[in-house]
Amino acid sequence: MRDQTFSDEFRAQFNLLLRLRRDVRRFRTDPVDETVLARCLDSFRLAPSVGLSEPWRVIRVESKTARDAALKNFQTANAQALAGYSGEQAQLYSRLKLSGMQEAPVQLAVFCDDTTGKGRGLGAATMPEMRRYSVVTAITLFWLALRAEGLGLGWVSILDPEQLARDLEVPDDWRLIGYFCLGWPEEVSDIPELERVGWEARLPELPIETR
Ligand SMILES: Cc1cc2c(cc1C)N(C[C@H](O)[C@H](O)[C@H](O)COP(=O)(O)O)c1[nH]c(=O)[nH]c(=O)c1N2
Repeated sequence: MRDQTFSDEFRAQFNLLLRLRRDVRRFRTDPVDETVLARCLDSFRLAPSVGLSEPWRVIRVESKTARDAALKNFQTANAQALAGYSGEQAQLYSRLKLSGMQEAPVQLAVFCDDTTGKGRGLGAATMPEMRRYSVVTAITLFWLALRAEGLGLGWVSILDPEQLARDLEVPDDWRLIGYFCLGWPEEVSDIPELERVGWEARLPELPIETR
């Protein structure tokens, strides 16, 4: 018997949510209501985590000093990344917008506490990276929760993670998982921006192998 908790209509809506979740780099500057943000952040508490370790650590990046440091970090890393391409690829790369850090009203740096005692090591003894994967699962839920509210999230990884950890003065055992820009998206699309600008395309179907 099928679980009746969710309706066909909900399933259709959920599918639409998955299709319309985008990585957003173009934000409007109007503020995000704190109640809505808090509701979305609750998805961290609902996320799966290895051994129930809940290793996510969230820093809200608000001060001008902290934001300037993060932006400078991105600009330096992005210039280095550009230098790694040549010819047409370099030209295309230089035109990409790869962060909304100059506009996004809310910005979060999310870390993993690699040494948390919570969860008592269950599931992470042979694969300690599971703690970091747990943080990624929470971010995925957060991404969907934001989108369901009409908000967008942009993941920024073009950064020197150690420099950012120093600038934000976080404990030594925290590893950066990502820097996140949040806000109201300028546009809605079912096609990734990198696909629209010709950088890369989604595969038409999931390749699955059988053993
Ligand atoms: C771990 C990780 C890290 C990054 C990203 C994603 C993920 C999962 N993405 C976004 C990425 O480009 C995007 O997800 C794909 O292009 C697919 O687009 P949609 O997310 O479907 O819109 C991303 N985008 C960007 O402009 N700058 C960045 O630094 C990053 N970093």
